Amino acid sequence: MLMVDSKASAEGLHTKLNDLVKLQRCLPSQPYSIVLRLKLAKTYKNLGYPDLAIGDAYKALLLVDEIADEGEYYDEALEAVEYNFALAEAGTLSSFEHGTEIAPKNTNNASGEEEERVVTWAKTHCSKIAHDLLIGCLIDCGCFRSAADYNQRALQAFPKADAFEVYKEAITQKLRLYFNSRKEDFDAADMSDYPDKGFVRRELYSWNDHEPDRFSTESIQFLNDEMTKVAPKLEVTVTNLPILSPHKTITGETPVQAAEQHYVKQLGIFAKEDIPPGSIILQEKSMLTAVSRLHEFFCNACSARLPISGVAEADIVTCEDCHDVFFCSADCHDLAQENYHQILCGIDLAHKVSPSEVVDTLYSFLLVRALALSEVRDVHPLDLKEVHYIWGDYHNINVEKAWKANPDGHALDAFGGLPQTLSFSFQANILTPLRMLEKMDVNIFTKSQQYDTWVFNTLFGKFRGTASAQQGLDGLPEIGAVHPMWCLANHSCDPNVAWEWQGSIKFWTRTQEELVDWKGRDSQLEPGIRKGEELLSHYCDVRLPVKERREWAFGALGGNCMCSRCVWEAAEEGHRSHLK
Ligand SMILES: C[S@@+](CC[C@H](N)C(=O)[O-])C[C@H]1O[C@@H](n2cnc3c(N)ncnc32)[C@H](O)[C@@H]1O
Repeated sequence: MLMVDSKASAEGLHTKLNDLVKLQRCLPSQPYSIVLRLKLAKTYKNLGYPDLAIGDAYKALLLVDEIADEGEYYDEALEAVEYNFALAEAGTLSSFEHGTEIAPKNTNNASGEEEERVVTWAKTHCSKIAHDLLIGCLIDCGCFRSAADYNQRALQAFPKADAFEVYKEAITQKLRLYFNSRKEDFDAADMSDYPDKGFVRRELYSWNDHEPDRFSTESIQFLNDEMTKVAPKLEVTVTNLPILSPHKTITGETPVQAAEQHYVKQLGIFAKEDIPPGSIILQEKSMLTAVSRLHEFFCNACSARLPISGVAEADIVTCEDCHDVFFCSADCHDLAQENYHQILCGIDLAHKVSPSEVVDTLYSFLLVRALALSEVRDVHPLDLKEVHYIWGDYHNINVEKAWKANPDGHALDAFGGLPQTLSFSFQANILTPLRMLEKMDVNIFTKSQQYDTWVFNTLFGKFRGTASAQQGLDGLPEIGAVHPMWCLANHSCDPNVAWEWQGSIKFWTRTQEELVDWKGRDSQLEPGIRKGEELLSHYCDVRLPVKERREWAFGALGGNCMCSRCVWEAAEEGHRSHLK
């Protein structure tokens, strides 16, 4: 067995992380440098972040295209590459590669012949490295359709490069296994049938200095100021929640086992005073919404279905410039114009979405809305008040301890041995956000620190644990939203509140009739919420039996639900099956 020296491993990781940060710091001064992008991609890859590497390898290819096709940023990209080319010719590119050298402004314009040599260097040498990094990392991330597509292009452009033949073989092998496991014929499959998504590390990146201390007095104060606006009788408090088992042991544990749970510090919502049953206690409207299909039937701001009861069709407002989006009220119209629509006005988001892509598209559109909010308000997306305090359900693993590397310092696998729980696709995590930013006239190179792949991934981590979705008639999600206050409510399969989402989200305390009727329930418990008690919402259909409920809520909770009802019912079921 291969022995891994964990101390040396952690030191190697530390050095690589330092190199990464140095390279990231070069971005503001060298936003158009293809070599810097390639170096970043390589460093991310070596750190077990192939997903983040894809973002920079792709940007390197975009910059090569800028040069090859004399695009909008031709002059800037050429100037940057001329400097790198000169260093490469002088054999000193490696000093740049450590990120310590900042490219000086090149004041001497290259002659026509020199320019041609530089352009050829970018189109061949740089493009080949970018393709190599991009394809390898797409394979690591399970994006086989995109990998096969780029590999076909690379084979045409670089027919003598063995690397792309090796990739072709690797992609074919993986796809054969995939199609065989589904009892389908790979040779009969079209490229459009290839799987194109996988999972990557869901992490609070060590260089992310936007994440707040959610438990600090200032954070709790801010959240409570916001909470008071939508729910004056409620407050946000630090609480302990059980760490849930990630294994799907659906039935059989006893209450004793449940008591042996370990706990983790999190936030929750509590009553500031006694609240009788049937009282509306929270009403929240969010601008962080998305519609995946049929956008004309929903309010573009709050996503209420149009027309809604109480709103005459004549009261529906449209954007006076693009006439493409509709609002349920003048209030939603004004909020949209003030917060995000001015930058999205006239941009068509809608495209045909296949059923298998609906969920990812909804998350992508939420991301696009966050990017628009960020541009209009001129704040970093991770500092938006709607997302700043949301916990992204990052793994709680100490990366330095868990990092697994070979004696030569290279990660043991593509992800350094760390778990991968964040859904990733080239389309959703890279192409859609970058293309939408371009449509918003954002320079994706000079603003790449604000709109980097790790920022998108962090936002997705936050959305995937907290966004609510509503299904259309075909059972597929149609609209999605993040309500920053509502999403602080924890789950129970015996909830004390019910909720409804029609534009605004509305919570009310359950009446006796609305309480879930289950056999183990303490008959003394009255409906309503008493001062100091926690508000408990529900993330799944609480009418279902325990096994189905746990399966439904598994993703949102990050494990098997351990609420008192689940524990009691699971023990009952275990007991019953034991007697059979
Ligand atoms: C929508 S957030 C709820 C607010 C969250 N507690 C916070 O601190 O921001 C969902 C997350 O809360 C935690 N959670 C909610 N209900 C829970 C429960 N009944 N048991 C354990 N964890 C729970 C899980 O970690 C879940 O991923």
